[in-house]
This record gives sequence, C-alpha cells and structure tokens, in this order.
Amino acid sequence: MTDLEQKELMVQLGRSFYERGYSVGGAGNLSVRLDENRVLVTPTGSSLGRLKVERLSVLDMDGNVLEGDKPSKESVFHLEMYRKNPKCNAIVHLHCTYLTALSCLQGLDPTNAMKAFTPYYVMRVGKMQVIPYYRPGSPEIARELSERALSGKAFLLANHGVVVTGADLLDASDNTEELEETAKLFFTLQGQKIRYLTDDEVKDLENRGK
Ligand SMILES: O=C(O)[C@@H](O)C(=O)COP(=O)(O)O
Ligand SMILES: [Zn+2]
Repeated sequence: MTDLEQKELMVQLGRSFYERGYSVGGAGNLSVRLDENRVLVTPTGSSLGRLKVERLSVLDMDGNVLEGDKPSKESVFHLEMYRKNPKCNAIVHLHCTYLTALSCLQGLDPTNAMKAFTPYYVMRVGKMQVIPYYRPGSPEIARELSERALSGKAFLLANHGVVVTGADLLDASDNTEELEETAKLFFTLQGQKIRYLTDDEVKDLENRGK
C-alpha cells in the first residue's frame, strides 16, 4: 500500500471505531508501519472520528516527526513494539467500554485477563496479558509492552484500556473488535455458569491457527 492509502485507511477505521462507539472524545490511538524506517500514528489529542489525512504524524524509528502534527503521547510504546517485534505491523489502542471495564477489575490473571469461552478469541488473539497501571504516556508502559511484544497480540492496560497488534491495520482492528465483543459476552454472562473451553480444546485451536 502507498503512504496515502495507509493514511486513508487509518482515517476510515478511526471514523468507523468512533461511529460505532469504540472510542469517544480524544481517547485512543492507532499506528501502522509504513516501511522499515517509518511509522504512521494518530496525532495527540485527536478524536478518532475526525482524523485528517494531512495531519496524521509520520515518525522515524527514533521518534523524530517527519510529517504531520505532534504524535500521540503513546507513540513511545508503539515504536517500542515495532522495534521489538518485526511481525507487528499495526497497533490499535482503545478505551472501548467492555475491555476498559475488564481492565478495572481486581484479581485479573496477569498472564490472561479472560479465560477462553469462544473459539474465535483463541484463534484471533490467544491470550491477553495484563500490564499493571501506569500513568498514560509513561515510559513504564513502553517498557512493559516491549518486554512482552514477542509473546502476545493483545494487552490489557490496567485501569486504562487495551493495546492490540496485527499484521496490518485491518487485522489489528478485527482483533480489537473480536476482543471487545468477547469482553461484552463476559459481562453479559456474569452470574451464569460459564462453560470455559477445556485446555485440550484451546490447544486444538492453537494448533490449527486462524
Ligand atoms: O489514555 C490516554 O491518555 C492515552 O493513552 C490515549 O488514549 C490518548 O492519548 P493521545 O494519543 O496522546 O491523544
Ligand atoms: Zn489511552
């Protein structure tokens, strides 16, 4: 894809997230690798519903701004994940309602915030590790995500939101939507006896891949 096509896709996905209630106000940020030296990221403070192609930020891998407005304050963790994992080509960070509600619960399993009860959760993301709470934009979030960048596709930031990676922007968006839907089911099922997938059922799905 050309830079312009990536920018247009980012604007379109941001608007779609916003219109469907996945993001509100200025919360959340998106990024995609343009090539091995450059990353496209949403500007800080911008509403995902009102992104403009010409204002999107282009950064080099050291965080220098090459084009556009001042980048997201979370661009430090985005860049860190790209540096660490060559297979990560796009990142979605949202404060979507159900995943953020989940991120506020006490006693989450740090290795996997949601035990699997549907196959698609396993097929798309597998597990969702929990990053302890840090102030948004802090270097500690980047450090924690960097340490885990090779060991998962989805990370819950405690009391904050979710970070999801993908092979491209569409893949990262689809992974995020699947996760949010799973979290919605999780809360819908509260008070009911959930039949979780067994370890063998999870392994079978992991072995088959997507
Ligand atoms: O929660 C926050 O403040 C950030 O993580 C966020 O979601 C929006 O920050 P910017 O991308 O700098 O607007
Ligand atoms: Zn945030």
